Amino acid sequence: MVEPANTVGIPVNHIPLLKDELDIVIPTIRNLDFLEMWRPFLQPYHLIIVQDGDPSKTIAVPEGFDYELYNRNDINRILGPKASCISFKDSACRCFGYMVSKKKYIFTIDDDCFVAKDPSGKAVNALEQHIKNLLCPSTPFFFNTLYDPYREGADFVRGYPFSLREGVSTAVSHGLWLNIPDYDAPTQLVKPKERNTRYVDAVMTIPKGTLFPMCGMNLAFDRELIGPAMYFGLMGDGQPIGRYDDMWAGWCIKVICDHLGLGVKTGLPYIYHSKASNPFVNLKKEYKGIFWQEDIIPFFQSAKLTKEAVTVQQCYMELSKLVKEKLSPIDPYFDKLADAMVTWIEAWDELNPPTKA
Ligand SMILES: O=c1ccn([C@@H]2O[C@H](COP(=O)(O)OP(=O)(O)O[C@H]3O[C@@H](CO)[C@H](O)[C@H]3O)[C@@H](O)[C@H]2O)c(=O)[nH]1
Ligand SMILES: [Mn+2]
Repeated sequence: MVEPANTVGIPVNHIPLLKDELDIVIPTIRNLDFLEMWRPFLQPYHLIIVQDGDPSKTIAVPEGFDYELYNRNDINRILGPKASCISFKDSACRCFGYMVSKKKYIFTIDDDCFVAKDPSGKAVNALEQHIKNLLCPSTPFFFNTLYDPYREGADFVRGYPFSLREGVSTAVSHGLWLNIPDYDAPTQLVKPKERNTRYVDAVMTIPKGTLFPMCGMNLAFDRELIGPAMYFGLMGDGQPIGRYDDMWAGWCIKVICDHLGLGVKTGLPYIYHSKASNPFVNLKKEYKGIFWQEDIIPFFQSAKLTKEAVTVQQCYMELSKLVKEKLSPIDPYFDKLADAMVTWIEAWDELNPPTKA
């Protein structure tokens, strides 16, 4: 049985790494009491709260947190017609927070994710671990069997090419979850009582050429390296699919990171995921995705970007063209999604004009 950590009495972090270079993005439909538990680790940082659902509802934020909050009216006001690319009534709306941020790094977390305990019983400062992951190089070109070679007490093993030991910049840090694992609806239905109690003390680079199922509930990334590709797609209200927001983004960013020679890591940190969403509701959202992904995955596995694509935006626009060409025959949804990918980049560039050299 795993339990969340008790953070009462832990002093607020007085040396918050990257304090002025990192935003925390939270998609929410409820009051953010969960932040009370995170206060020691997160209070020094700026929050971007993306309020989904009814914009007239007031979201209560605990005292002492510095935040900006955007509801649907704000998204429509800021993006105008381009707001059509931001999902409504789905956690995918969180990507609006990535777009409006002006910081180099993003940490995004769900409001039912709490502080986990490591095997020694110590409260896990998930943000600190994500920052370590992002500031350390990745090794996508050759797998180190002793996992993260840059970690205290580890190194590259015998036979690891010295020409590759410098590693590459890390774009994404994908954290995991104790208690409620991020299972799809069929698995949730078959194993309703299964809880993840296994804390694996490892961080790994996902090898080049390998896709992975990116979960958005405990995720950090370098916004300057990969931000424009972190679009969470068209999900939720009015869409034929849900709960594939983070998966879609994960497949896109991995193809682009592989193309640009950037790293993606998974493993530590863990959070404690407290609430299982309704498996029947999830099944309704997911079922087309479960069917379509048997074609989507081979598409991403074979997606080739040209050597002319040297920026994330250029890569993403090429990917959008490939989606339109190769996935639209599956369902007209992908035609709409391909267009929304273009709208997202246009909106991103509008809000984040390239700085004058
Ligand atoms: O309509 C909505 C519903 C929820 N949210 C906010 O999004 C996150 C996640 O919500 P929740 O914890 O209820 O759902 P999960 O199934 O556990 O979510 C995970 O599964 C994937 C869904 O795509 C994703 O990887 C995780 O988010 C909470 O903060 C809700 O408040 C919302 O904004 N809009
Ligand atoms: Mn959840």
